[in-house]
Amino acid sequence: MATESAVEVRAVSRVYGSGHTAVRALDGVSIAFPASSWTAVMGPSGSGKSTLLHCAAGLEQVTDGQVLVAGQDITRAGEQELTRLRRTVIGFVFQSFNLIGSLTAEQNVAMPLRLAGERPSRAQVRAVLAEVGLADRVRHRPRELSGGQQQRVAIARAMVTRPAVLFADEPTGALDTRSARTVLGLLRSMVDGAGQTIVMVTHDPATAAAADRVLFLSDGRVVDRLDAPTTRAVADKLAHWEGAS
Ligand SMILES: Nc1ncnc2c1ncn2[C@@H]1O[C@H](COP(=O)(O)OP(=O)(O)OP(=O)(O)O)[C@@H](O)[C@H]1O
Repeated sequence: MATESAVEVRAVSRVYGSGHTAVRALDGVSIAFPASSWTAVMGPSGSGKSTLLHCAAGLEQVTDGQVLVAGQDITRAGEQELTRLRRTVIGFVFQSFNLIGSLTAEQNVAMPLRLAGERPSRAQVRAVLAEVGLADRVRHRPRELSGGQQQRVAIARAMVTRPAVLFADEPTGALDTRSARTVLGLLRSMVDGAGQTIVMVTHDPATAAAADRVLFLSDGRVVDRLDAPTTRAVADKLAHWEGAS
């Protein structure tokens, strides 16, 4: 039986600006992200990684091509439908956390459900914070938490809606090795345990090696891929493509 793709990017191009200052950040990219898989996206600075993530997540419009999320063409979806998808099917974790400073950890985690019009119970929210190892920090505000703890709150916030697809931009970028390992373990359990799909941008070969496969971008195109990656193999490929760019 064919595995259904959680996200499919079809011949997507994204051009910024126009005329002689135009930048083709993505140049006809086609890739499918299978359900229950974890993909790392790598490549030199400016190769289009963030643009790909943003286009696949419906945060940015494509210039050409289609993006299907859970079978639905989001390039044709209206703003209302996109908002609904972002609150239900899609989750985000960014390096800068984007937590609301005046809210406690549990209030931050409850936010996506509240925005979707739900009234989550305290027990429901606390259970997710317990999953990320923060049962004893539910009432803390972001400034009272370490960087790693804040990142785990951000992950709990992304987990609370049980999104089919999680988009993560450098999710471990600001973390020490130990916190990074914890966060990668949480992401792995989302894929293996809950069947979620992760698309993650990273510059770090060890982080990419935690994924099921790695895509390499160069000049807005997918130029290579690595299945069952190891840190060493990722570092070698990266050196090759960074040298080539
Ligand atoms: N809003 C924008 N306006 C104009 N050009 C942009 C814009 N966003 C990105 N670009 C350009 O598009 C190209 C791809 O950018 P993108 O941020 O996707 O690269 P990246 O691979 O994520 O880079 P990095 O590793 O440095 O974060 C770059 O040349 C960048 O300058």
